[in-house]
Amino acid sequence: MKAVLLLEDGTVFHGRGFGAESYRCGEVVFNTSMTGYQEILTDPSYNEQIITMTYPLIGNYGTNSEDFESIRSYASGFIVKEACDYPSSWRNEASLDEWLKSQGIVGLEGIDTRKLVRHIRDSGAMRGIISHGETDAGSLKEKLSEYPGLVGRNIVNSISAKEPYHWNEGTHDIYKTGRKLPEIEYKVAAYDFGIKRNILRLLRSHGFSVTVVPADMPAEEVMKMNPDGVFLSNGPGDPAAVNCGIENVRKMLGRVPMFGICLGQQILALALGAKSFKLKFGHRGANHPVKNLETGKIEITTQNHGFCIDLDSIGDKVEATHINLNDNTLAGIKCREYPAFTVQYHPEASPGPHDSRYLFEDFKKMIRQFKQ
Ligand SMILES: NC(=O)CC[C@H](N)C(=O)O
Repeated sequence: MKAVLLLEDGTVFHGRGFGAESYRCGEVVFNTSMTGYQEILTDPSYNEQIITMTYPLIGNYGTNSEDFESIRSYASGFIVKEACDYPSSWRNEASLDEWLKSQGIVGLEGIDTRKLVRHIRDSGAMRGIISHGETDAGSLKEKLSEYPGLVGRNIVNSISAKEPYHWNEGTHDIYKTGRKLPEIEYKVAAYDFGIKRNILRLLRSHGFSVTVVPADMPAEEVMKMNPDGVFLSNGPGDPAAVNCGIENVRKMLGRVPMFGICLGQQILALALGAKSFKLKFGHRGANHPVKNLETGKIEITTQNHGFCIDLDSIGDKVEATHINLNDNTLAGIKCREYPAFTVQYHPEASPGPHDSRYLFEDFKKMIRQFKQ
């Protein structure tokens, strides 16, 4: 059946529909990963975003019930050049098309994805509507005009855990070797702003006992749990709109070691008085180079963000520890006065390289030092 993508500037892409027969509005973004589509689709940071994959063939190893980064997909749509109908993998349980249907996500294939990506790169990120079934431009335009976009809106609280819960799984053991989890060394409370499961798996696999807490849990309640460290998660939307998260982090500065990823970095920096801004078209993929300014080493990283912290707005409260080599934006910071550090990229990968996993060890070292 026909499907269409209509952008807010009036550009239209006609193609074939797959996945759910429906329509949804969102911000149109692109991801340069060659694989890992199921993890990307279930990363809650893509809430209200229509994801375009730059790699031309997607779906070739199917989907399964293990590679979920959260309970379900929060994406608004999925666009590929060609969706593979005959997946081949011993782990495959459902084709991409079947899986998208089960998740209620609209797919669009057979469009010139290079043209779309170049358009977004030139003109900047924009709102769009993806529709599988109805393709009448007039009615889609009207629906899109009602969509407010991401800026200034908190879209974290609606997808965060409602109650605290305990997490006790380590990283994937896909060959079922019965690998043992390490002994618990420290207890962390992990704020769920839209947390990816591989962060939880890696925390547990590094010897942390993990309690996930709702995005709006007051700082005092978290401190009462007496954690050895607090983790600030990734998450969707405009960081400047996550007011209670920013407020809570401000209250915990200096009282407990903190480590944050992506939205977690933005929230920490905002709590310190910095300013965030929207990138022209964001960074999304599993092949983005970052320089560690402390060691001089280059890490190939997974990224997924549309906002960034303005380095000049932080003053001397923090030190820049990492820099993005594609556009020299801020990729990591460390507080000078408090035990807290964050990165703008994704050391948990899933999908992506493992170059930056040392940051989970660094979190442990920071806690150890704080206790001495
Ligand atoms: N992955 C994330 O945590 C994304 C953070 C934020 N929503 C951004 O787009 O910049």
